[in-house]
Amino acid sequence: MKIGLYFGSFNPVHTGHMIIANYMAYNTDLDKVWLIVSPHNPLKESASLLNEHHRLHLTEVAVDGEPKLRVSNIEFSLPRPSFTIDTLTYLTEKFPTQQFAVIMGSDSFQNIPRWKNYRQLLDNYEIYIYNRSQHPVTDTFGANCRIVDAPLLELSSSRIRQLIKEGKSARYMVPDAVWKYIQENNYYK
Ligand SMILES: Nc1ncnc2c1ncn2[C@@H]1O[C@H](COP(=O)(O)OP(=O)(O)OP(=O)(O)O)[C@@H](O)[C@H]1O
Ligand SMILES: O=C(O)c1ccc[n+]([C@@H]2O[C@H](COP(=O)([O-])O)[C@@H](O)[C@H]2O)c1
Repeated sequence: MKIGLYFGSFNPVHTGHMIIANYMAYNTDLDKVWLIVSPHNPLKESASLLNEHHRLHLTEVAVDGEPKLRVSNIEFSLPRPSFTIDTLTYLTEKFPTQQFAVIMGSDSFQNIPRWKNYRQLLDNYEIYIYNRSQHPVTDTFGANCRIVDAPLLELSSSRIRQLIKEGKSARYMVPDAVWKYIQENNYYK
């Protein structure tokens, strides 16, 4: 089975993420997509992060009932910050019969030379890149990659956090059940 891994802080997961995950699952040769909730992205500040268990739960609520999508907390038990190559190495050892690929936006991909052991990552794992506006893929760094033309929403978790902080509605920017859960628990206020 070929599994696409979609890494993120998911702080919170939003509809833009869900469109990508589902599109990749149904429009490529990937059999499944796992959303890997990263406790701490090495290139991001951790101050604004909602507790990782809450972020995990919100992401589980988002994929609920979708057979091709799964959420993983595998990085919760690995050293912090969460380096993607370490997670890939761990997963490959743990599930030797599965084939893992990485899903990422063209913005993240252009930053890949800043990632830990990025050569090892690109030499061993296929990358599924979706185009994000203003970030065309200008260099593939010798990666085994394919570019997928997925539908995009101009949304970000930071924008959603900001709206909630200002007391404004971010309804429809996240799946309905996620919005309900955020409100019930007063997250990001
Ligand atoms: N609207 C979007 N459409 C497609 N991909 C997205 C979108 N927003 C983020 N991504 C990508 O999803 C992955 C996980 O994103 P992440 O959890 O960091 O969310 P984010 O919205 O970029 O967060 P923040 O605004 O807090 O930086 C990253 O590869 C990121 O580039
Ligand atoms: O491994 C690295 O060096 C590395 C550097 C930056 C980001 N990542 C991972 O990439 C995922 C998405 O990151 P970003 O910056 O696109 O939001 C997140 O899960 C991070 O842990 C990984």
